[in-house]
Amino acid sequence: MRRISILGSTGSIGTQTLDVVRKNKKKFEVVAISANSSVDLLLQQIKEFKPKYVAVYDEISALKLKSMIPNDIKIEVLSGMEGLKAIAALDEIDVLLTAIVGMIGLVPTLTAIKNKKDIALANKETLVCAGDLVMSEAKKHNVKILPVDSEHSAIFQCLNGEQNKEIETIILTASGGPFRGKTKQDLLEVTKNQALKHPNWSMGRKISIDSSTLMNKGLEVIEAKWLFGVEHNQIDVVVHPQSIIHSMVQFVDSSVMAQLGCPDMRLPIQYALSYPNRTINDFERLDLAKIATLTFEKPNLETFPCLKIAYESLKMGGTYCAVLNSANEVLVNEFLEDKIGFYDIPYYIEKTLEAHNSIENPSLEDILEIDKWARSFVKNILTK
Ligand SMILES: NC(=O)C1=CN([C@@H]2O[C@H](COP(=O)(O)OP(=O)(O)OC[C@H]3O[C@@H](n4cnc5c(N)ncnc54)[C@H](OP(=O)(O)O)[C@@H]3O)[C@@H](O)[C@H]2O)C=CC1
Ligand SMILES: CC(=O)[C@@H](O)[C@H](O)COP(=O)(O)O
Ligand SMILES: [Mn+2]
Repeated sequence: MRRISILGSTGSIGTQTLDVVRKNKKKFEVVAISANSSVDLLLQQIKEFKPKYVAVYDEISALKLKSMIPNDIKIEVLSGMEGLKAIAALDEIDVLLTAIVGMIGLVPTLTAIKNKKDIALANKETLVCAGDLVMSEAKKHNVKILPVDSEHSAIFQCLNGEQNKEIETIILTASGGPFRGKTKQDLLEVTKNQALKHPNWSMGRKISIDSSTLMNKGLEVIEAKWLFGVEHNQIDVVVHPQSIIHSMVQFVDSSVMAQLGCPDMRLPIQYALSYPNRTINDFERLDLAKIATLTFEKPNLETFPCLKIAYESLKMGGTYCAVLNSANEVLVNEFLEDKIGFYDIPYYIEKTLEAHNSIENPSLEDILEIDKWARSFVKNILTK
């Protein structure tokens, strides 16, 4: 039995994680759940999964949830960052599944690692802003970081225990997003509703916008560097619109391994929770004859400058990736609130990176400070 705590149980990954648990009650037990403010859904999840703890980041929502829980349900309601940290460090859990969105997941993830909990990691922003720190803490505490992101789960499965030194290139596949094949001119006036329409995956709003700008792939390049210990020039991106090959690894002897499957996040979630074993399931099986054609093309960096900016940030090192991530989080939010245009996202990210004084080997405190700086820098230039 794997005992799980979930950061972000009400989101796209969180609810799919609960579906995996629902289908495998003998293998998985949910001990704690959490969200920012979705109390109605949390209450439903409490009634179905009977966790011992719930953490609600927003204090008012936590009070609201407390008042909604029937007297016959015994559960501890926690709140704020302390609540998230508490459910990440529980004695009663084996693994923390991080399905929270944004770099707010960093501190609870580090707390879990320090308490020797394995991490099933969907929250890529954590590695983008503090990959070095997170991976070295995981090594120090002998903790596994099990990728949930579909591409990284694919690479992890392709590696199957092979040493990093045997990797020549990691080939990350990208769907190309809703604007594949468009020019910059075509996208100048694009709206958030158009950007939110991902061709293959149903995901949360932030990652959907990231997929539309190809920043998601940029964040995934950085995530791959830290998870698999490779250099930036060992990671390639290829656009594969069908999202059937989830990623590939080319080894030093030119052999290429790929992992394929129908686009369904429950598979990488289940794999991370079952590792090193596999769990039988009823998920849709791949019908290659029906799919018939798998295609590949180069990403267009003129139409999608975010991917190029992410590579450059990774190459520059220091704290540039943390700044890239924080600026992107603010700008995606502004775009979702109709306050800025599609190309303002890369434009203001570049302005923020240009103004940044990078720090080598940053501590957690440095990263949190830089996050604050980047957010206020972007907000200031937007109000000018
Ligand atoms: N969706 C997908 O298919 C994939 C997602 N990922 C990654 O997984 C992560 C989650 O994505 P996704 O599930 O799509 O996102 P969603 O927006 O659907 O869900 C986000 C979850 O995080 C919670 N949350 C947000 N802010 C806070 C906070 N301050 N404190 C506590 N909880 C908070 C939300 O709670 P509330 O409901 O209250 O707002 C919600 O439960 C992201 O990092 C994303 O990049 C990676 C690969 C695929
Ligand atoms: C399902 C998943 O892992 C997402 O990160 C997905 O990869 C988004 O698709 P693209 O970024 O390739 O459009
Ligand atoms: Mn992905």
